[in-house]
Amino acid sequence: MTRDSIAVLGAGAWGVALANVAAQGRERVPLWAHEPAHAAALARDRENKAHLPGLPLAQAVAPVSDLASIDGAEIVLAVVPAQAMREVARAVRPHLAEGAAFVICAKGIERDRRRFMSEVVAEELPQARPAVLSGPSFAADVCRGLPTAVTLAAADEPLAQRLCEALSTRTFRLYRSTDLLGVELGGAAKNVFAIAAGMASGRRLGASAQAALIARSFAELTRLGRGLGARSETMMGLSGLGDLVLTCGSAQSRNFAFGEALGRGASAKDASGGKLTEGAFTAHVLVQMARAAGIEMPIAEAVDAILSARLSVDAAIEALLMRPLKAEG
Ligand SMILES: NC(=O)C1=CN([C@@H]2O[C@H](COP(=O)(O)OP(=O)(O)OC[C@H]3O[C@@H](n4cnc5c(N)ncnc54)[C@H](O)[C@@H]3O)[C@@H](O)[C@H]2O)C=CC1
Ligand SMILES: O=C(CO)COP(=O)(O)O
Repeated sequence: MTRDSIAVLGAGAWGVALANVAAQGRERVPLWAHEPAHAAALARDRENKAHLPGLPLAQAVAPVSDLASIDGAEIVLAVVPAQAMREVARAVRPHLAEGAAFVICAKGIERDRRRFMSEVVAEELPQARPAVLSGPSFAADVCRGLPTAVTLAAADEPLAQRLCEALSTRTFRLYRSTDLLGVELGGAAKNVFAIAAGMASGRRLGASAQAALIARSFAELTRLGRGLGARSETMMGLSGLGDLVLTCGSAQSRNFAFGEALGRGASAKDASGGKLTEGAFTAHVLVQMARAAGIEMPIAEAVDAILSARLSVDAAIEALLMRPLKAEG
């Protein structure tokens, strides 16, 4: 049986990890980098020295910088930063085959137009069949072949199943879902909550506070999910609770590490250390969406207020502690 052809857009840490997964059982997997120099360096070094040092590209992975290289791909994995998704989708439009699956692997919400990634893709790529891949998965773990499980959502269940089969390996397991919105919401929101968890760690608030933050973040996520029409099983699954626990509990997470640096007193400008911290772009739009839906998200609000310099970390912690006592839920 011939396997679906796969191309990957975005040659950062996650793009490389997913290209390596896709390379298993395939002869060639184009990996598109938007800068020709980056594609050339990947082809020369056979690794992404900046983001995944010491973790080689699989043999079948072919770094490219022209989008024509993805012509004819049956499955395209979109692994660029969320704020670049529209620009990339637009550029891909002439190259994407009718009916090709376009799998969103970025975790974020478009800041300027307040759109979920699936909405961006629906607007820019009418010929695509959109899907979302999200869940607890550090690129380095996946590259090392450590066991990982994520969710793959597509509105059309047979498509979701086909994508799970096309991408699963012995150590990378995919569970299917038809709740696209729920899956992308979990991935986007957990980055914001991970910043809060990192701040608590940076301020040395203790393990009890850390656990309370994760539980209350989950309450915010499920409230928003319910309000926007996501399924509760999705919130409790890999792309919701699973990714929240991973990202809020590990300094391996860039969002957590960013929050930790803020908690220790670094400025928002310096705290990321030049790394991609999707939560910093998503915090404000997430809060706007929640407000528009009449949903309270005090932890996300606090992160947004700190990032937009309306509150200090200490003032935000104080405000969270002083909230009126209420029923759990
Ligand atoms: N690193 C990880 O473990 C995971 C990352 N993700 C998500 O994957 C997405 C990408 O993250 P990473 O690969 O980790 O980031 P990264 O920082 O390692 O790489 C991002 C890549 O995007 C490229 N890029 C930047 N601006 C671009 C533009 N305008 N057009 C096209 N490409 C552009 C950069 O050159 C870089 O190669 C994010 O949304 C992230 O949340 C999801 C799961 C795991
Ligand atoms: O999405 C991730 C793990 O599931 C990666 O998290 P960070 O972007 O915070 O590193």
